[in-house]
Amino acid sequence: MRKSLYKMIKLRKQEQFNAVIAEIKVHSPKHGDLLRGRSVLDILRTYEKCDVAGISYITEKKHFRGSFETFREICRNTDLPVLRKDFVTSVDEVERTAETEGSALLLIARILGDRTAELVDSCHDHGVEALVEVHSPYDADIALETSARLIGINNRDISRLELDDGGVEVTERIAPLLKTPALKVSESGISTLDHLTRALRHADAVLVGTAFMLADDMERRVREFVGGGGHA
Ligand SMILES: O=C(O)c1ccccc1NCC(=O)[C@H](O)[C@H](O)COP(=O)(O)O
Repeated sequence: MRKSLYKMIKLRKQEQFNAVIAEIKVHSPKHGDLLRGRSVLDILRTYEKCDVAGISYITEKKHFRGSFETFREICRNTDLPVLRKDFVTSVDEVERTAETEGSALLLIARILGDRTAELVDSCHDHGVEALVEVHSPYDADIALETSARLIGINNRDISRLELDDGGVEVTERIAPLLKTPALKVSESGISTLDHLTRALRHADAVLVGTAFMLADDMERRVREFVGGGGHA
């Protein structure tokens, strides 16, 4: 049974955890190798221990050294919802994702434009949640025209391949335009607890990769971001 990222974000919030989607990020254009001798499953197990709401993995090969097979392996090895991030432009890629146990698929409004709604509907027809990603007011208008229940706000300009600075100013600017019951996810460039606090003033969840992958003590850092939860 495919796990729902939407439901896990809601559940984590009800439990008074911060809803954190933790990315297993193997490589970045800015920092290079991020695994640093660890296995993908090592990272997955650490994230699982920290009560994250879900897992993100980039399958894009050229800039992020991702692989679809690794995505499939992650999905097979966790009960958490897994989001596939890539530059998806076709129904074929939706179908390919649906054949795995992956839960959600990134659809980038800036790339898809007026085809965004069509691919969102295709995701839903195949039992996959769509996370429509925006970076501008124009993108936000596109996202609002779709049936997506998850909208990601990318704090970085993806065309700059992470050479822009981090921070959450884009979330602070764009989130108020998204007048919708869809859940909002602040993505990218979140590296401090101040970024986290500011992002969660406007979003329901955050998506974090680099800050966790580069942490000296990953488990400690992830737990700081997830927070104490409602448990004693
Ligand atoms: O965000 C995108 O649109 C995207 C699409 C395809 C490959 C990579 C993409 N962006 C990079 C990421 O997804 C980030 O790794 C992720 O948002 C985490 O960001 P950070 O915490 O700054 O590593």
